Amino acid sequence: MDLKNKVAVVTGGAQGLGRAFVEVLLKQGSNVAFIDVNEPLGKELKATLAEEYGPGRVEFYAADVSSKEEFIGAFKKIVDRFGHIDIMYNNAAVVNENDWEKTIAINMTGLVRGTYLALQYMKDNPDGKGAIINISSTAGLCYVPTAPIYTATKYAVVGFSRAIAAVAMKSNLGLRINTLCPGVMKTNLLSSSNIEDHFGQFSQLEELKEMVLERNDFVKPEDVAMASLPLVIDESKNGKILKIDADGMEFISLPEIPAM
Ligand SMILES: NC(=O)C1=CN([C@@H]2O[C@H](COP(=O)(O)OP(=O)(O)OC[C@H]3O[C@@H](n4cnc5c(N)ncnc54)[C@H](O)[C@@H]3O)[C@@H](O)[C@H]2O)C=CC1
Ligand SMILES: CCCCC/C=C\C=C\C(=O)C/C=C\C/C=C\CCCC(=O)O
Repeated sequence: MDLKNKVAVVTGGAQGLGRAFVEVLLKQGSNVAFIDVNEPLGKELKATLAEEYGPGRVEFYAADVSSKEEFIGAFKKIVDRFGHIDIMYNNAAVVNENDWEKTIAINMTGLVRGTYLALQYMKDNPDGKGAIINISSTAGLCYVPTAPIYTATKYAVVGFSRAIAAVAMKSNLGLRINTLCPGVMKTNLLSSSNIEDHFGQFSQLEELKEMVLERNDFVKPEDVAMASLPLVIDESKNGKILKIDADGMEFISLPEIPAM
């Protein structure tokens, strides 16, 4: 898929990795609609990017992906504005072990809804194409010892994305779903969250976070965003899991059901 003049949607696009996706897609010639619950930051970024890339190429929509009404409403506005959707990055997530139901609602339910909404609109695309990138983490292949719920949601992203990719292929939908598993990045998610909210009943293990920070084996959001592009462009890629961390990039193989 050529990225020029395509329409891309990014959730959690106001900062961190989401912002890097927004910027890399704009640089490649796509038009981008980003959704975020942080309205002031979203508006500020939209103004900055509209100045750099042109006012018609980027839009911001304030919405909480854990709210069915808000997420559907944002999608409708995006399709009204751009006509259709070619690319979807389901990126918004939080680490909150205290309010763990909210973590599941954002990281899992929000990602499932984002995937289903994108499929619903993409299946009517005249070129019959569409690419969805679901953001998991190396925590969705290993684990974050202090964050079992966050870890569970990131495993869920891997399993859901593999299964839905198989369904899309078997239904000859022409739509592709791949998973990206980044390693640790120095973003708001890692650095600035309230420690008790972040780790809930495991907050006494704060030193583990310090150990991760001291290891200094971070990957940059811009590099992760660049690395994600082949999953969109290369039409042979469906149901893949791409890990990118400080050691480099690797497609991960997980067991398959033999008869499938
Ligand atoms: N930072 C890290 O070390 C890693 C992050 N990831 C994943 O990368 C993705 C992005 O994370 P970061 O950029 O690090 O986080 P971040 O905290 O810097 O940015 C996340 C963005 O999502 C938005 N957001 C949060 N809840 C939302 C909701 N309910 N509705 C709409 N927007 C919402 C936030 O306002 C924020 O702008 C997440 O899926 C995360 O799990 C994966 C591996 C490592
Ligand atoms: C141990 C606490 C680290 C802080 C975790 C907070 C957010 C992490 C978000 C991620 O998606 C992290 C990605 C990868 C795993 C992080 C740490 C693993 C630590 C164990 C190890 O060394 O492998």
